[in-house]
Amino acid sequence: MSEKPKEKNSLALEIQKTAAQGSCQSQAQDGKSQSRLNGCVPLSHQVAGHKYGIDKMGILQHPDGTVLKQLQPPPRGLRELQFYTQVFGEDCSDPQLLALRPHLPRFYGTWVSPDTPNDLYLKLEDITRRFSRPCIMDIKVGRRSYDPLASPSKREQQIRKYPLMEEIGFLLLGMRVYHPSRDCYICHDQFFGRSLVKDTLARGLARFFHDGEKLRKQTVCLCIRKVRNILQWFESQKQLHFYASSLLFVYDGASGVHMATEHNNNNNKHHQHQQPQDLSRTDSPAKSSCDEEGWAEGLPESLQNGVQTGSPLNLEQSNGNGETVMEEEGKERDLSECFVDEGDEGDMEVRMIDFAHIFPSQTPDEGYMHGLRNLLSVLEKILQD
Ligand SMILES: Nc1ncnc2c1ncn2[C@@H]1O[C@H](COP(=O)(O)OP(=O)(O)OP(=O)(O)O)[C@@H](O)[C@H]1O
Ligand SMILES: O=P(O)(O)O[C@@H]1[C@H](O)[C@H](O)[C@@H](OP(=O)(O)O)[C@H](OP(=O)(O)O)[C@H]1O
Repeated sequence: MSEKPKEKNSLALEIQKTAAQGSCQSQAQDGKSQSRLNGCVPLSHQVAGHKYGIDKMGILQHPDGTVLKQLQPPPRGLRELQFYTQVFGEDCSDPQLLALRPHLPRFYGTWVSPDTPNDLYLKLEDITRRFSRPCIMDIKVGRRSYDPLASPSKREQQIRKYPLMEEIGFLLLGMRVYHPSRDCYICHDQFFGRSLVKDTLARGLARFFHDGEKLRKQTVCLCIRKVRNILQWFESQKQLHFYASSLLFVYDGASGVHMATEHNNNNNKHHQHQQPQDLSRTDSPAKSSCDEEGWAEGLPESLQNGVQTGSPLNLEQSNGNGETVMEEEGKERDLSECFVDEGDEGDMEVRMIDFAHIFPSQTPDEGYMHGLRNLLSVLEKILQD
């Protein structure tokens, strides 16, 4: 059975039409589409997934600061709704599900636009909301990005996208990183993620933690700590398997930087003239995302590779010593240099999102845990390099 939407979404069409009017009309059209959407706007800081104006559906931002994720066609949307309802239900007493809550965006029920009452949305906490210059990364986790009911063609499609998924257990879907010295965001899309192989994963992911001049080591440490907490939850449960689900990583790129402007990150508290450049073009790994020459100058040599040469980050042959992150799976390194104060915990968010392919089970989710352990190895490698 095909899971593809059969009809174009009307809100998406509205925005597509708006975009087609051209930039000189954009303000008036913005006003029109915003009132049509009851003040909701397409999520400005989305780094992956279905997007309004591009796909048939996408994610919106409500004026109250929550995000609205349109229910996908059955059975995906219903699965996701059921999952959130189960975990955040008032009557939920399952200790494992209660323990899962802090790792998810808070769920505020469903939302329906008065203009399109047939379209149902999940109303969710915006994980990026409290950050001034949110650096965001989406990583799909698990050895399989298709579920047990997927058709042969869906399986094939997913495997073809990233054949290394089975071995590596995760895939970078997109990121944007704030560079204070240039007051701009560097963005990488899913094609960058797909270009990464075992030997280049650490280098590729390190970009998320680099401020253009140095590695944000403390942020890497926090990230490791939070991913470990999620792994602990998975080690404690056998009732659910997660396919094609993601981890969303967010920290503040402005942290420790004097910002002359009011803190804001989204369309709703908009001070256009004060916003940094959001260079959110989709880029192949052959190009840097900042379009001006020499943007990578501040990066250490290990991070510049693959950017300056114009070649993808496929450096599999470059490491002749045979050491790969995969060999280190399972070992928990001593991160004594990785000191994280209790008070620093809030400086970063790592949350699980995208639950369209959740399945009941009676065994541990080995595929997801394999991905988390490898991800931890890569993060630890970033710290040590
Ligand atoms: N709760 C949230 N807070 C902030 N941003 C979010 C949230 N949920 C989703 N996003 C943004 O939207 C993107 C896509 O989210 P999600 O994976 O749920 O959508 P999707 O359309 O189901 O994706 P896919 O096409 O991969 O199935 C994320 O990468 C993130 O940038
Ligand atoms: O990354 P891309 O190239 O945009 O590809 C999409 C991605 O793999 C999504 O995870 C998938 O949704 P599911 O995980 O829910 O299957 C979607 O399937 P779809 O096209 O059937 O929506 C793909 O198109």
